[in-house]
Amino acid sequence: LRSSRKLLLLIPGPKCTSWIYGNMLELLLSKEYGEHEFQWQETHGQVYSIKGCFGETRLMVSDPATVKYVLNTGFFAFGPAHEKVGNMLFGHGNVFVARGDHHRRLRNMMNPSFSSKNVRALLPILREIGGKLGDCWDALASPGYVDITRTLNDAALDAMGDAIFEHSFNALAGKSELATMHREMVDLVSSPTEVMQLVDAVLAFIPNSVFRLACDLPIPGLLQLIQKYKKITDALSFDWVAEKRGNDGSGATDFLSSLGDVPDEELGIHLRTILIAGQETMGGTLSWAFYKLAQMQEFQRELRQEIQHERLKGQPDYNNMPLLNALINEVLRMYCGFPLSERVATEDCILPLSQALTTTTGIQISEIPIKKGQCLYVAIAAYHRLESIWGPDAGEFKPSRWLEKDLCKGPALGPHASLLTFFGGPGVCIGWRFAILELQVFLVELVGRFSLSLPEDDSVRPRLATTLVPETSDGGRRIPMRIEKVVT
Ligand code: HEM
Repeated sequence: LRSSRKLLLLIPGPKCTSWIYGNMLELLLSKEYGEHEFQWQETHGQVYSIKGCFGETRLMVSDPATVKYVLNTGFFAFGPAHEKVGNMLFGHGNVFVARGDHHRRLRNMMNPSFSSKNVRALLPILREIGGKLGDCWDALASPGYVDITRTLNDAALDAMGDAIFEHSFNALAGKSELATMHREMVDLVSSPTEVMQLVDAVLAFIPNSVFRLACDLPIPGLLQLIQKYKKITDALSFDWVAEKRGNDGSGATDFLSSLGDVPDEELGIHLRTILIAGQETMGGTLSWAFYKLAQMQEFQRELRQEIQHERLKGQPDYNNMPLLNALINEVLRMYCGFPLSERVATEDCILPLSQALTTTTGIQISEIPIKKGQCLYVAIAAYHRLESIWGPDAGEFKPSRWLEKDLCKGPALGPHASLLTFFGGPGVCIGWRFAILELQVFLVELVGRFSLSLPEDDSVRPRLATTLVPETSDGGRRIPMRIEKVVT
């Protein structure tokens, strides 16, 4: 067991049926996210091995001690393929891909804009967007079934525009070229296919210089769309700077002034990173919250009563609404925007385990030495289904668990409710407070105004397309729902 590579081969895991794809198709392309993965975790435990493309051994990790180590030691980063795609999409120097001192410097600049005080100050803006979203639903409300996901993605974009960039995208009003491009681009980048898995595996071996040159070629399709998107967002960031310089924009919540040291030509990179990181995850999480409410009619009625009761007192005090927050926490637990996160070791290290693991040769080990370059997945969604942490009903969607006095939950790995949804450590989601406030505001606004129900033949399932997206049985990215105005 002296060689860590040999030891990895002895760590139990699911059977591999294809040398080319390893277990990647079952992990990433299953019709319903987790179909295989959650079963693997039940069979093999909190740390097990799977095969990547071309026979590579990877680790799946949901052991809290191991996860904590991966999040906090600084020995892990995105792998070369993710790094290339991140740089292609956002631009070089983005906070997602940055590491070490560069990452720390960027976060130190950006974090204050997302502090609890500054996010609270954005409440009136979020309420206004929530109101506009409600007006859109007014127009959609009908006895038939309509897709709600598009309006929620647009509202997420408008919320970020108005609150963070002080710029109206007007996506809800259907007037945003950016929203349309965003949709096209995200659809293209995140359409999961077998070929994409191979491209991902091969990408790691393409030198950065060659990849950079290729990205500038006028290749129709995705590359051209990304180039156009970059042009639009760069132009937007220049307008933004010019506008701010005209008024002395130095307010504490002003995201631009927090980037004071960043050269103007790099601002587009941060604008794109925040927009892309914040919109898809947010639109998806909102969609799942409304979907689950439409499924749980009784809970929906109770939540509406809580909202009406709170409104009698004036503006709702969102943190004092147990059903609202129980729903949000349960959605964040069961439908986390990024259900797994890939990391690669940047140096040789030893992974701690909270529970000893038995190798295929019957030897007990309490830690796993790994080599620089070893790939692993932080299995976020699977962690949220561990019975040892969340109790015997861990696999059930059950908001009421958050109302129990003795709620089962594990160590505080992430920033909110012991969940890993927003990741943790130095790379923790920058927008987590903003995300929770937006969920609270939009849910209160819309559940107060509309009742929601699903068709009898509802076939929506969670599917991985970079983020967790809803998909119907015909492959459509939508949630058909009946929206009816509530008579008060
Ligand atoms: C419910 C909604 C959201 C979820 C589930 C979510 C989840 C996450 C996760 C899991 C990560 C870490 C990804 C990784 O390193 O593998 C992350 C990072 C990030 N998120 Fe979020 N996010 C949400 C909303 C937002 C919003 C609203 C914003 C911006 C306003 C945002 C901005 C970012 C940024 C900039 C990072 C990169 C942080 C870094 O690497 O230092 N997110 N998010």
